[in-house]
Amino acid sequence: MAADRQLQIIDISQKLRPGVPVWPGDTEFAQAGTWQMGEGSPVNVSALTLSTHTGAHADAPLHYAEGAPDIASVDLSAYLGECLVVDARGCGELVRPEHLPDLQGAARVLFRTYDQFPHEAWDAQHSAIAPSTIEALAAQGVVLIGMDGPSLDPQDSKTMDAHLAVLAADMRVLEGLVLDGVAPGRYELIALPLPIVGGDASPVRAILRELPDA
Ligand SMILES: Nc1ccccc1C(=O)C[C@H](N)C(=O)O
Ligand SMILES: [Zn+2]
Ligand SMILES: [Zn+2]
Repeated sequence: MAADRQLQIIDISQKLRPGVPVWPGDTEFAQAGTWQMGEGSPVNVSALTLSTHTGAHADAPLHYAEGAPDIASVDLSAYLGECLVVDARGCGELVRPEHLPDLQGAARVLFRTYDQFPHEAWDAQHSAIAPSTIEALAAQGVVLIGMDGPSLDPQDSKTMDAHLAVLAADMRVLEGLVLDGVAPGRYELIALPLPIVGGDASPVRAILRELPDA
């Protein structure tokens, strides 16, 4: 019986720290001490201020549809399981259906659009996903779409067509992933949102784990 070798874990999350790039005008990340050890307290405790869309995060349907489920209500199964990482670098402004490879039946698809993730600066020109691509994914049974960009839609979108295509297909969304150096292929995705009641999104600790040898 071969020893169970440790399956490689790839952390695809942004570090949450002051200055982490956020959507223009959105809440900046901040962390403040509430109690400090040595000042009459036996422990250190701090408080966080951050946008629900900070770093690697999961949008709730509530983000793009009034009255739709919040992030505490979504079923967790979409955020846990086999996924396909697709190299979508060089696709231009929109990842289109013609850019899709054979999905090999994957239920979760993550798009890499950056050569190098912009950890220190907001990228207003980030790639987005064409609504027709989302419709093509849904037609193939995809339940979750993820990407390294900060939004499925272009920054200047006022109609949020990609998010509305996700709503129509009831797909789940991950944005702000860090896919630098992740080879295209199949992995196990683990990226569970926090149960924030009323939340329009939640930061996630997103990881990929190599699949055991078939
Ligand atoms: N923080 C925001 C505030 C307003 C509008 C968009 C954002 C975004 O961060 C984009 C978002 N992640 C999205 O799901 O499109
Ligand atoms: Zn978002
Ligand atoms: Zn979004």
